[in-house]
Amino acid sequence: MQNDASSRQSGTPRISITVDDTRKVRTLNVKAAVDNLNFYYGQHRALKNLTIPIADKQVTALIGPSGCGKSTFLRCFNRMHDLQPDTRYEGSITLHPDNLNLVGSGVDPIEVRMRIGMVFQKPNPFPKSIFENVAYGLRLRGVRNRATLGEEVEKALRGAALWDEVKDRLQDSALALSGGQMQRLCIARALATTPEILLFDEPTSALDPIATAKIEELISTLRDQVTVLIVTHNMQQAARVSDYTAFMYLGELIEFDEAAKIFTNPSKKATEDYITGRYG
Ligand SMILES: Nc1ncnc2c1ncn2[C@@H]1O[C@H](COP(=O)(O)OP(=O)(O)OP(=O)(O)O)[C@@H](O)[C@H]1O
Repeated sequence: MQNDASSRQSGTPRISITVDDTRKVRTLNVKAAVDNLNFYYGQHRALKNLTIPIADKQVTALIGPSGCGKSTFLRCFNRMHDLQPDTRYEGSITLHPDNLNLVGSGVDPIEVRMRIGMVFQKPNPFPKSIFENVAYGLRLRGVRNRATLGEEVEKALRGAALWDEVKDRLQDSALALSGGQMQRLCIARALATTPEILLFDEPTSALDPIATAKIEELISTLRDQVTVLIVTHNMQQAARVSDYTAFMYLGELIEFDEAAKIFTNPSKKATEDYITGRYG
């Protein structure tokens, strides 16, 4: 990969990536530019000089063997690591168009979490009603008007492809939903506050194949409204849902490219070995 000059005409920089000389240069609209990112748990350097453009309103998948740093990388975007003592970021993740360095020392992690949503491996709805789960973030932001809350909750539930299944029981406990429905509720909860980036950390690993297919379909449609970053161990899933894929190994970025290229003709042998199941 080679990052060329970026222009700031529209506020969102465009970066050209060239993978090899035989291929056309493609231009990405960059939502977040990761530049020389290092991350330390105490003395342990878990991420090493990562430089990756995260394309606006596209799905980027992070793949690589266990322990390579995928979750650590994802958690930098919403400053989850700040909850753990003795951790440290170096480098930058610049959020566009307003050039905010998400890992900058002067940046409030709470503000970052307002702008970058996250969906975890295991669905974790609050022990509240379906409605209140989705309304939660809106209330935190000061939305009090009942009609507005109702409209926004419906919009988020529709956006998460859950509305038709729950519209007649919005006051029921979220804990009574199936695992797949709970996960879509968590996606609705994240969408309600219109995040700029939505992070998914192995969102289907606790789900059955039917629920998994629904979430994958949903992630594919989400790119119309939000930039998506997903960690997955499932190569078929990464190939199905992502536009761009980054392969990591031992905290380093080995290869980044369009998903179609990574899964059909990767440039690095290590990538090929991993996606064909030869290790990991
Ligand atoms: N909370 C933590 N404290 C200290 N070290 C950690 C912590 N979380 C992860 N690590 C270490 O950082 C490295 C990267 O771990 P990480 O969980 O990011 O990898 P991963 O690629 O997401 O793995 P997996 O696919 O198994 O979830 C590993 O060496 C791991 O032991």
